[in-house]
Amino acid sequence: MTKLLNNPEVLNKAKEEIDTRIGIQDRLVDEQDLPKLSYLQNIINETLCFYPPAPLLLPHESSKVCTIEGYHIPRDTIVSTLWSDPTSFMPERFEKEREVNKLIAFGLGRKACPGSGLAQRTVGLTMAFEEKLDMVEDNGGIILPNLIPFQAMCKALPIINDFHNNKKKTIVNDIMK
Ligand code: HEM
Repeated sequence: MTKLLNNPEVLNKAKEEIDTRIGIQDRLVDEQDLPKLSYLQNIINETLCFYPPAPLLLPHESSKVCTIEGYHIPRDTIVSTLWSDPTSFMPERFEKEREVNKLIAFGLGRKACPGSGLAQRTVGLTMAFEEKLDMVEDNGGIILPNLIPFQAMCKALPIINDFHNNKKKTIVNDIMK
């Protein structure tokens, strides 16, 4: 969410994708829609690159002093040359074929995260819903926190309000029966 708010062009592109491919004004996004939202998936992948569950993966450090593309790298430095322009938030990088294979946020091989499918769908649905959320970043746990904790208020789409009102009506009707 921090990355989306700081990169409004990415946020707008994601909204546009949901509007054109799903037509969210009429109904809620559901799990079957997620494969159609490739840009949203790229945003999730890009976010996992920026904020990986670092303590879970083994760090790789330079074993001796070296020079990479003109930069002096001291010994014991964590170096990654996997991504081009690594400090820019660019979900578009995952549009390149096989780029997603470089993502190791869920680990690799036999010990890789068995919950990755569930996690990706849950994050995708949460982001696509645009629920009314009052969000404050929790700096506990094992994620990489922002230097300044993130706070934001998301505005719900009219369809979300209609959905809740209808749900409330159904519950009241059920109680009255
Ligand atoms: C964005 C969310 C998640 C991320 C980034 C993540 C990441 C990881 C990573 C990096 C590992 C270690 C892989 C390795 O040792 O190489 C792992 C292991 C594991 N994860 Fe996840 N995970 C997520 C969500 C979940 C969910 C939702 C579940 C369960 C429903 C889950 C269940 C597990 C289990 C059981 C292991 C241990 C696997 C083993 O040791 O054999 N994870 N996860």
